Amino acid sequence: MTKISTELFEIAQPVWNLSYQHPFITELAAGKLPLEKFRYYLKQDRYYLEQFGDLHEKIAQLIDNPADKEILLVGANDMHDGELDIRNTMFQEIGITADEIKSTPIAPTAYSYVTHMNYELTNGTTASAVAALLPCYWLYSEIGHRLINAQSPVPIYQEWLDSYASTEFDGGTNQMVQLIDHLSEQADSAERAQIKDSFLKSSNYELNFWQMAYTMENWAG
Ligand SMILES: Cc1ncc(C[n+]2csc(CCO)c2C)c(N)n1
Repeated sequence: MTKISTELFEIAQPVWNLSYQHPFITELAAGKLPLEKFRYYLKQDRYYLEQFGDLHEKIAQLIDNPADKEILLVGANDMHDGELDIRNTMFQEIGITADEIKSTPIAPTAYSYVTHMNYELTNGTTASAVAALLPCYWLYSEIGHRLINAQSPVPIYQEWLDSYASTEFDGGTNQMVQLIDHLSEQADSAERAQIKDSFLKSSNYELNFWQMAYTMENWAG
């Protein structure tokens, strides 16, 4: 049977292409993205990253195989020491304070994306829960590679781009890809469909996340 990661990569291409072309990304690379949209993104992303790290730990508890479990636990750790550390530096650079983070409501799309990941954790299978996490790694890795020579004229935008084009980051993505293949080895066709659905939903939420930041989305009331 075809590896599930091969199928996931294929089915995601149309929606991933929309992310590559999204004005949030193209303007960020060109240095034309208004800083207030980037600030908005960072604040919403902080909430997402915290939840994302916790989800690794919760999914790890469902896994018996020590090597597979370890991938998720290392992922959770790297997130806390890596991604969130970089963010703390960025917050200082552009003056996002702890108070500002605390008083920022979670926007609808960030909320829906995290809700989807939690839904897969409680109602799906271990593999479909991991599939919900995977586009985060894989799409950002693809974006990083596409923009490796971009050299955004805005230093903080370049800093953001650099963090996703590193070989270290590729290692984490590859591990997660291997994990989903391993967890899906015994999956029947119904479970494979569920995994694809979970992965595609997260891929759509990744696209919506750029749009959320670009339009500075808010609740109506
Ligand atoms: C909405 C959203 N999606 C993906 C990432 C990227 N990302 C977040 S955690 C992680 C794993 C390794 O650090 C990666 C790649 C993001 N920042 N925000």
